[in-house]
Amino acid sequence: MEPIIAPSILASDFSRLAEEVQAIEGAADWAHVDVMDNHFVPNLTIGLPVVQSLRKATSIPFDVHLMITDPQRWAPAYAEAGAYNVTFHAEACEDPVALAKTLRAAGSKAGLAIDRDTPVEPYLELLPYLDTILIMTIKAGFGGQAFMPEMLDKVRDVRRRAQINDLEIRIEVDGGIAADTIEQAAEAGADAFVAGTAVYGAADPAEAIRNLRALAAARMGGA
Ligand SMILES: O=C(CO)[C@@H](O)[C@H](O)COP(=O)(O)O
Repeated sequence: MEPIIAPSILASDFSRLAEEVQAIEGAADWAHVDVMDNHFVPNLTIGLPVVQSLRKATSIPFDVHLMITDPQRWAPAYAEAGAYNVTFHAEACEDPVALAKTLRAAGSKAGLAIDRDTPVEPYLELLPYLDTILIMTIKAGFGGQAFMPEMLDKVRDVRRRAQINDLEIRIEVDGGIAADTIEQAAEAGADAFVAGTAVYGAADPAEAIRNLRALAAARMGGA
């Protein structure tokens, strides 16, 4: 499996959002879109109208990460807006399987996010219903935080279960992913990598993406 590199537009210049997303087209696999509601997390970013507008400005697949309460109410609209993958938080959702089915019926992939303080074990049995599982390697809410290597045990647990049950699922890591952390995440079993600061804070975002991809690819499969 090839690595997926998904730059988080949270670290981009919001006054030039369309150009910032277009700048990673061709180099990145997905654009990671962080939706925060100042309720599930103490930060407020962008919502559905922005995603709908942005969808018209680029062809890159959108990897929408909903850090919101009540994802049952809002998530399907992101799928209908053309998101490739819609990820909602385990901590915010009463029936993840039902929402995953709804998202797939609405035309997107379905992802489940596990925040820093949430164990992954109770969710391993849900893997067959998911296309992606996003393991937070920080506490959700803000970019630019330090990577937490202790979160990689969750990645190892998911990778093990996916291998045992022969499941096709992308294991995504998010938070502090950069040239000095991506290799350990790849070795643990991650195969999709969200990087905000490391891409948009770089002088050449496309080159930063190529570097991250090469580092991850060299270590994937080593779990
Ligand atoms: O979901 C989040 C923050 O909650 C992330 O997507 C961050 O945006 C990643 O930023 P960096 O840690 O890569 O700067």
